[in-house]
Amino acid sequence: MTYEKELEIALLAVQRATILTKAVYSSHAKGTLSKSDTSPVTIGDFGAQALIISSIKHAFPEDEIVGEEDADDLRKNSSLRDQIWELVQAAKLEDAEAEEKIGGPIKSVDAMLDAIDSGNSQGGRIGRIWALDPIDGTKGFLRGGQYAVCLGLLVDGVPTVGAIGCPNLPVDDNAPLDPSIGADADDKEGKGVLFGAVKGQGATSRPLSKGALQEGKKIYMKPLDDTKQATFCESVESGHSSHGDNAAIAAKLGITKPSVRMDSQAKYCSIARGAGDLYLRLPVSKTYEEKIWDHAAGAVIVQEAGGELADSEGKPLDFGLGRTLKGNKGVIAAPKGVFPEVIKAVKEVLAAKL
Ligand SMILES: Nc1ncnc2c1ncn2[C@@H]1O[C@H](COP(=O)(O)O)[C@@H](OP(=O)(O)O)[C@H]1O
Ligand SMILES: [Mg+2]
Ligand SMILES: [Mg+2]
Ligand SMILES: [Mg+2]
Repeated sequence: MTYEKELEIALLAVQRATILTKAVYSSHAKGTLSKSDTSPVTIGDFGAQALIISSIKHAFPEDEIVGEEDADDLRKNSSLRDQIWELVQAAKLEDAEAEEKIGGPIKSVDAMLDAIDSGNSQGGRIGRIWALDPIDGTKGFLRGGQYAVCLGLLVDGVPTVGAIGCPNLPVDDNAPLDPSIGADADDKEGKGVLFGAVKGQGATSRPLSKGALQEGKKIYMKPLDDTKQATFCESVESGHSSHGDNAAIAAKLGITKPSVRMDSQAKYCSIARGAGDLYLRLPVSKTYEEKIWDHAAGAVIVQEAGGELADSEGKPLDFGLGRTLKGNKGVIAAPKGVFPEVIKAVKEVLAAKL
């Protein structure tokens, strides 16, 4: 099958990175820095980016990578760098063959910094470009909520392969999506899911393990003929997605259930396996450009599970314009059957604000 190796490497790379993020999650010292846009980044984000880029570079040395983080701060801060180096060395897959497929351990501190900085592609319309979010939902990660390790492959600007690790989601695809899920810090037994998809080949989930990949199970969005019954997912952070606009859209669709707020692309994964139905991300700011790494992997997984995505004007998402979705505003995702109705409600709510 096409992209079989890409999917396997992406899943293994994400799986190894979650060994590191889980170690950081359960420790008290998360080594948080504030970036130039005042958003947080932790030793978990840097370490996961190093491990995943080193995996991609081993298997596909010619490919470009758009990664969220860079190593500038670490080149200046040796204590943070040493902490990350220790974590990176400790994060190994328990299955030797699997670990070998993603290149084994990173060789040196310099190689680690170089790997982090290799996520500097400017993106674009042509060729193979990976979009990497080493920890999506960093604020959730720090708060003890949901977070996700996300890796997508764009081929000529089209999301084609997606892998997402969600250490704090329940393994059971049928577990009910109650509102408390966004605040559940317990990443113990029964938690941890690895989602994967290849364009045209469907989407799967499997338990996140520390060794060889477990067998994947096909996942599907819930067939929804009546939007009144829908559960919708939105960001915890009201600065990332307008809770007011999302609520107005839900009301227009006749939805009475409260929204499920959770951080990260765990929202995409949850609707893709039918635990929730709709994803609403109405823009808060007129100038913010959504980042491709926040959506690329989730987009393939949702599409392959039977969903459709667009922005708040109903335009398809364009991943070929660089590091951001600069041609789009906000993101909406829903099962194909109700998608036109959802987009109509979104447009009506936005038009009423003008
Ligand atoms: N003003 C804004 N509007 C929309 N998204 C924003 C934003 N500011 C930051 N973000 C993005 O929102 C992501 C988290 O999404 P969510 O709210 O769905 O959990 C962040 O990813 P990181 O946590 O990887 O930095 C960040 O890239
Ligand atoms: Mg993100
Ligand atoms: Mg991130
Ligand atoms: Mg970030």
